[in-house]
Amino acid sequence: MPDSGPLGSSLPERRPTPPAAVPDALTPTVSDLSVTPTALHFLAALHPPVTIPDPPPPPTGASAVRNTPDTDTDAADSVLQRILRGPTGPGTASLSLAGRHRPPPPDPVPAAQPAAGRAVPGLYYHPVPEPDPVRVEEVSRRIKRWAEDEVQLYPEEWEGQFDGLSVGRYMVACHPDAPTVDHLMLATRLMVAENAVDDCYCEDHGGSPVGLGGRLLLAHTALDHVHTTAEYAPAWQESLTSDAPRRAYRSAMDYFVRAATDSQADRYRHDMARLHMGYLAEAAWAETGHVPEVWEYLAMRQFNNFRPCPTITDTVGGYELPADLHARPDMQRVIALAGNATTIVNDLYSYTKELDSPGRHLNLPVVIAEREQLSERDAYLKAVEVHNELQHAFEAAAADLAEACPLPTVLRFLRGVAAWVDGNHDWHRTNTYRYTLPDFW
Ligand SMILES: CC(C)=CCC/C(C)=C(\C)COP(=O)(O)OP(=O)(O)O
Ligand SMILES: [Mg+2]
Repeated sequence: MPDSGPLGSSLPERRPTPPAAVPDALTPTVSDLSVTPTALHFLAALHPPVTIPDPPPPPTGASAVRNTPDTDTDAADSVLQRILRGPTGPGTASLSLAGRHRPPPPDPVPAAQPAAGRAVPGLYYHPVPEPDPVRVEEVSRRIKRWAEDEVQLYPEEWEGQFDGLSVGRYMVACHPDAPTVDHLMLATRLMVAENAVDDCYCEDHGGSPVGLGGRLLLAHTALDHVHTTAEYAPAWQESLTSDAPRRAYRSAMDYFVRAATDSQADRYRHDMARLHMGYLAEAAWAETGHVPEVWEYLAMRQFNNFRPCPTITDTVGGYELPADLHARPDMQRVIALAGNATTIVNDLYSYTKELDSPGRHLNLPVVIAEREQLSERDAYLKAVEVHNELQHAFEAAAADLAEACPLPTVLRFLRGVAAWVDGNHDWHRTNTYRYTLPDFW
């Protein structure tokens, strides 16, 4: 077996053969695999310049750690530049893309009034434009109606926490290419349902590791239906209305299935099975008080992960990444790295919230501190570095794939995943209702 390197196999076991282009509703059919101007627009538009004023300076000793919003772009730029340059070596001069189709520089996005919230110092991330306030308001209005009237999600006293999720802002920031608010609602309902299951089954709204497997499996049947005998089917049907997490999963999935293709719905089911497996590993360790090694924690967190959210970017965008392209090992690597970077962002922003919660809540800084005998501060700073390496690896893998398979649908999907990663960071940064940074700088 060849050495797979520190971030897992960067080369697929077999060299993927780019499948024939499959047309979708929004992109033209392409009959060859040459890099198109679309590819160049993908690269140019991946992170349009956004001006966000610097946050107030940290109170003390910050000189050693700098914020790196889009300034630490050397690694990503070199990869992107490599694609723009095209092949090098004897006889390849005419293949260079940089001279032929230099993309116009994207218009700078004017900064709207920036929302409050400071980024983790030293974190490598890309700022996003302020999400469209009209869309945010409409999604927020509709999701509350759905939560209260269609699925009876929460008792009155939890309304403040529901509002504090700011899920409208979250989903508008993560899906800038959604054609309509109806499309955004597909992602928003699923996000709320996923949070309901996590809160009510796993965490602090009545959740517990004890008995979690049974609860999760039965909730999973709202996504992946039971096919059983006439005698037992009604009881299963009835069970889907019996608690808020199941009502939410069932309704959100019904809407999603109506909008998605069969393979998109199946992709989502698979990603949710992965998520539930991750919840179970976390719960098993919590039950026995086991603190995993750092690599084991990262493996668990690859499953207990935001992955099901960016992977619906095509459904929310109103197009389909065909199953064969989604299944390519290099696409799977991009998706895994994106999910891992976004999830470690959560570990960093939710660190103090989780320290304050009852019992020991595992997150990357906590596991590094315990397993590598570091102070809380040094462990946290190391976790920032782990995140940054994952984020750079995601960007490099996405750029490699864009070069290897520059089909319009692939490029749009990659752009959608990258937008989700950036929007997710922005939501964590600005959600000061849920998250507060530790006092390490
Ligand atoms: C939205 C979704 C698919 C969530 C699944 C996994 C999950 C709950 C996270 C990645 C967030 O982690 P965590 O449970 O630590 O959330 P908070 O820190 O409590 O916000
Ligand atoms: Mg967390």
